[in-house]
Amino acid sequence: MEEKTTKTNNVKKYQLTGKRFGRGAVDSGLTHECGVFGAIATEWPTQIDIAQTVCLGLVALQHRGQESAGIVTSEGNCNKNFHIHKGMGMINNIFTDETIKKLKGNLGIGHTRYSTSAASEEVNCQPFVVHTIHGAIALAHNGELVNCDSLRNDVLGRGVGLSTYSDSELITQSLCVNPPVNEVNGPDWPARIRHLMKLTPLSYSLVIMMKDKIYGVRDPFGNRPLCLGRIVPLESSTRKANGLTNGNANSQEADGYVISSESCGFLSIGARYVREVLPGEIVEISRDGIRTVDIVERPNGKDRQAFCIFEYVYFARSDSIFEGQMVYSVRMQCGKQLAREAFIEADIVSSVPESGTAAAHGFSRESNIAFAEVLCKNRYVGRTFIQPSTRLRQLGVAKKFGALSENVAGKRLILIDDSIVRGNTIGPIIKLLRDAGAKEVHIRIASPPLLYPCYMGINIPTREELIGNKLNPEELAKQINADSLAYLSVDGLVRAVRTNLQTDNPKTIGHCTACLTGEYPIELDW
Ligand SMILES: O=P(O)(O)OC[C@H]1O[C@H](OP(=O)(O)OP(=O)(O)O)[C@H](O)[C@@H]1O
Ligand SMILES: NC(=O)CC[C@H](N)C(=O)O
Ligand code: SF4
Ligand SMILES: [Mg+2]
Repeated sequence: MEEKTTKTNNVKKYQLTGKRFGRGAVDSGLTHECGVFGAIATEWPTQIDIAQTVCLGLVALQHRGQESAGIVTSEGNCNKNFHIHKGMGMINNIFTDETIKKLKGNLGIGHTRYSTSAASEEVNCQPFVVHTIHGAIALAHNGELVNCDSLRNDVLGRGVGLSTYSDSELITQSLCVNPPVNEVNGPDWPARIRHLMKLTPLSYSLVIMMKDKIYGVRDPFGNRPLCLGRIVPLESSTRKANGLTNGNANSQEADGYVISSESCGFLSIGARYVREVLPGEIVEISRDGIRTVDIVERPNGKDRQAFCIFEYVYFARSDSIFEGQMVYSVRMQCGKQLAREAFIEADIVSSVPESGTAAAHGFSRESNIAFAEVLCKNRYVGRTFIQPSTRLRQLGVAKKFGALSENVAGKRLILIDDSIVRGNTIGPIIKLLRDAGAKEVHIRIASPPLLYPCYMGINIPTREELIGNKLNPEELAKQINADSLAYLSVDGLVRAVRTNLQTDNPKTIGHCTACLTGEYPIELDW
């Protein structure tokens, strides 16, 4: 596809990227995104093991990407002293005690990847590191650039060679070759970041490490999450645990600061949640603290943010906090809303573990039908699985789940899952439950049907592969042998997400629902 950015009636349209080089073969579900993490100590040399902290931070983000990972650290004094370790696979297999020991530093960033714009290969592992005349930079990215190809042509047109098809390498190089207006080639990195954000509005959450500081950047729509934390001094966290201090939540005491895609890992590394990075915000995190450098506006006068609603539905870990609310609580609200929209008489409410469970509890509370577990999940089988034949694929679900037959036999049950994508998971589960003696199985889905592709970092199958485009709820129920099937409405999902949302400016509240409605956050040229 020929890439260009067009302007009609002063509205800039972004020509979509035609080819995608990543995206492995997956048979069920949505494939995820990436996790970014950064940490910096306040006292140098630090007693905090920065590499270990980043590694634990990444382990907490493992659900966001399982293909490869990397950590880059800096001792803070010398540009040449970046220590790098990257590899393919899961974090615990890539980082051993020995590799962690070599990653000396007072600050560091890390990445765990699910590929979107370039193949799942070692060369595309992040963070990317480049050395410039203004020092080294390391960059980790969650998201996908909607106008990747036009930006690529721009960078290549300046005589810069790119070594991969990764949009994250492209961001890194684009920062290096695009000095801000009125500056020939200076070291003003915030101005370069601002400039990049004007060139590309979606989608990225970035952590960018320089010799002695880290920049956190969230795209102007806030499409992907990013938040900040404070590493609590060991003494006060121990004293608090022992009840010796009231642990003043407003205390600014910090042994360091962290930045992360999600807050779920903060407590386990001795950090406390501070706040989200705002849409369009550039934050500078140094040993002196966290400082807002700038907030870049959304293009074309758009007043609404476009935070990915599927972070709430499925991607994020339930103990993470977005927009002032815990993901688990939002999932419960979705279940409650679903009970209001699609109640049916039954003996028990249950869930497809793990991500359907919070919604099932919400459904149970709202409907006054008792919750009971009916499926036991094999924890050694991953979120998605690839099998070479249809028979093995179908058995894949059986491999992943077992039926708790004593809870199921003779019962009319309502089974909640968070989403249906290709429709491969739910049918075999119903068969499993019927084989275990279920009398009736009513499927309730805590999100609307997926109908459109995502261009912002999530691997949603093509329109033809999405079961929601092929079968209506009645037809799907018949195909999977359910007694009934109903989805949560788009309005119901949005209402559930916004029930307890906290904001200083209600006028800017907004969520991307493009894969459900076809309404993308910006004007796209197809
Ligand atoms: O309609 P399908 O294409 O089969 O996909 C839908 C399923 O995929 C996801 O689960 P997944 O197994 O990926 O992860 P989970 O164990 O975290 O729920 C999602 O929670 C649904 O259960
Ligand atoms: N899932 C993501 O956020 C991927 C980041 C980047 N587009 C890559 O492919 O590496
Ligand atoms: S299209 Fe769907 S998955 Fe993609 S960012 Fe929007 S809500 Fe999220
Ligand atoms: Mg699931």
